[in-house]
Amino acid sequence: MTDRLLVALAQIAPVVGDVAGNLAKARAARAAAAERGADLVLFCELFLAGYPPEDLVLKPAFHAACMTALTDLAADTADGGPAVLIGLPWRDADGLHNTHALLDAGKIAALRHKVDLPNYGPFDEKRVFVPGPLPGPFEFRGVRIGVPICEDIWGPAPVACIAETGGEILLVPNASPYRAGVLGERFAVATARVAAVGLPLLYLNQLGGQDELVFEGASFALDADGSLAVQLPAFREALEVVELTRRDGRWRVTPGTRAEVETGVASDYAACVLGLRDYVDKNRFPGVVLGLSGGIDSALVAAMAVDALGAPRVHAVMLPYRWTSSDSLEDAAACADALGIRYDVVPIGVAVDGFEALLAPVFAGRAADITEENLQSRTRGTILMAISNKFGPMVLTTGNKSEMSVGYATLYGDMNGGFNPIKDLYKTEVYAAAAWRNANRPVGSLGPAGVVIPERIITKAPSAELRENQTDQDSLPPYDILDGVLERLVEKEMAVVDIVAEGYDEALVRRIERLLYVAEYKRRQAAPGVKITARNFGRDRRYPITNGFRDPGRPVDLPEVPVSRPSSPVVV
Ligand SMILES: Nc1ncnc2c1ncn2[C@@H]1O[C@H](COP(=O)(O)OP(=O)(O)OC[C@H]2O[C@@H]([n+]3cccc(C(=O)O)c3)[C@H](O)[C@@H]2O)[C@@H](O)[C@H]1O
Ligand SMILES: Nc1ncnc2c1ncn2[C@@H]1O[C@H](COP(=O)(O)OP(=O)(O)OP(=O)(O)O)[C@@H](O)[C@H]1O
Ligand SMILES: NC(=O)CC[C@H](N)C(=O)O
Repeated sequence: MTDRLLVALAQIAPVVGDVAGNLAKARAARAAAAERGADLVLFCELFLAGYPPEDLVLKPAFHAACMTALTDLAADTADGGPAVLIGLPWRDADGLHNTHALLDAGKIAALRHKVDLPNYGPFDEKRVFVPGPLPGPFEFRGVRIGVPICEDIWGPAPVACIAETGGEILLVPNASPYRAGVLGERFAVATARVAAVGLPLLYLNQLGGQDELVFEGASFALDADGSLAVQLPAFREALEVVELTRRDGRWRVTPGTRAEVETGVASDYAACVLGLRDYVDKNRFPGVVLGLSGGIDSALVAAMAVDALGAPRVHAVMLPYRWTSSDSLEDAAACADALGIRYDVVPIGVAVDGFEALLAPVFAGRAADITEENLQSRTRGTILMAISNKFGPMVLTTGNKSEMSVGYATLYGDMNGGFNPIKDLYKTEVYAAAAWRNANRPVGSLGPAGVVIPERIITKAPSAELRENQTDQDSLPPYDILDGVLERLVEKEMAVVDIVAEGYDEALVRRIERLLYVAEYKRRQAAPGVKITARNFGRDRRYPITNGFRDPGRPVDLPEVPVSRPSSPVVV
């Protein structure tokens, strides 16, 4: 029996589906942990598969690959080095489990299945996994270790069961995606569990972007008294060996590293950058290309792309038409210059005028309208896709959440593209992020310090420049008002009557509600983008496209529902 245990928290990034690559990363982390004398290395939830593996886990060949990797890794542990606690899908007579396996002395020494399968927000675990029984601890080198898996600590039962059955230490593997404010939520649930059972808790989170999700790491260790003993960084890989010692029969965590973790705008910005970098790199693109208009959205996206990938992998193209102002041309060039990226100017007049000439006989007798505006946007989209096809970079889209909410974007035009780092940032948050980036160079950034988004881009009135003297506010309310209403409709699902009671104009709220519902078809065809809020367009907010509902806009009393009751008791 030992009185000292060194547990390595391997906050590293798996790639969903790349079982061989994940196995190689696990081996490298174990070797590094061995050098630092660790007894045990903890990997995050479903590490060998990557999280979330979605329906991949239902594929027998994929499951077999995970099992082979597990047995190979188990064989490694015969070398007398650290044991391994690692996640994978595991099939037994009940079905497929979300499992963590203890590998020690060359063998699979213990298994723990996840009990509480999350099925809300971006999670769909009940679709592919069956729950395990309430877990007890397993014994490792004379210590009884409990392994509740991620959602298992968000309710009291699994941890209570571990404590009642003699658990002494909680090791919690997670795949908890980023959303604003999540750090506080995680601390609250983890400290509540520690307060209830008085056991130390080591919380290990996944790192990296996976499609729309970003896992920011920010793993930590709580001592048995609930105090924060160790904090790993967010948005970066880390391998931290945490010391636990037994004193007076009780396990305590030795205070260690206390990394500073980004909050507020800094953490939203870092999530956008990590999500973009991993999407581009994991899908093996050489770089990205985007239309740089001289406006704030594309300037911010360009800055994020340079921070994520480095200037040589970012290509900006200014695509002016007759409505493009000289300010826009100057601002786009200045932004590209500040970021140090390749910048081309490709005037689109010949193409747009060509389309208009082609269509003139068909459109005869019709006045110019939004059709001609959309032709400009679609011409730009076509040119960017051509550059993507010719040289290989992926096209970035630049629509913010305010625009995506109300459908202020052109299908097959500025919506063309593969990924959108600012999809879940409202326009007011785009301004905040741009100002923040000009004053801060993010940790780990591959971009320059200093002002990268010229001040005039932030201060001028936003305009799509699709007709003479156009501004966004010709079609939309001021963004602070639009975002206020959207936050209430989208994030809080508030009733129109309650939004109006907070001082918003009823006709405006109804108009925004209508635009929001009607634009669902566009959002379903939009590029994926980084999830920042608890309610992104994608997995979190799933609305029908065909939708006849409109909020009546007045208080609704739930009607009395007549319930027929059996006249005499039912005997079963
Ligand atoms: N439910 C539904 N299911 C499937 N398709 C549906 C549909 N409802 C309409 N449609 C189709 O959608 C098409 C209309 O959509 P679309 O062609 O995109 O055009 P539309 O939404 O009418 O216009 C584009 C809007 O985006 C604004 N814009 C454009 C470019 C840039 C920016 C910017 O600031 O970044 C803003 C522009 O000012 C305008 O308000 C039509 O073909 C229609 O048939
Ligand atoms: N003149 C242009 N040159 C290059 N790209 C453009 C141009 N105009 C529009 N785009 C592309 O289409 C996107 C939508 O642009 P638009 O200017 O119409 O509205 P926006 O949402 O205000 O964006 P931004 O703030 O970047 O201007 C831009 O972000 C940009 O990627
Ligand atoms: N993978 C999971 O079980 C995640 C669910 C959890 N509540 C979280 O976001 O942290």
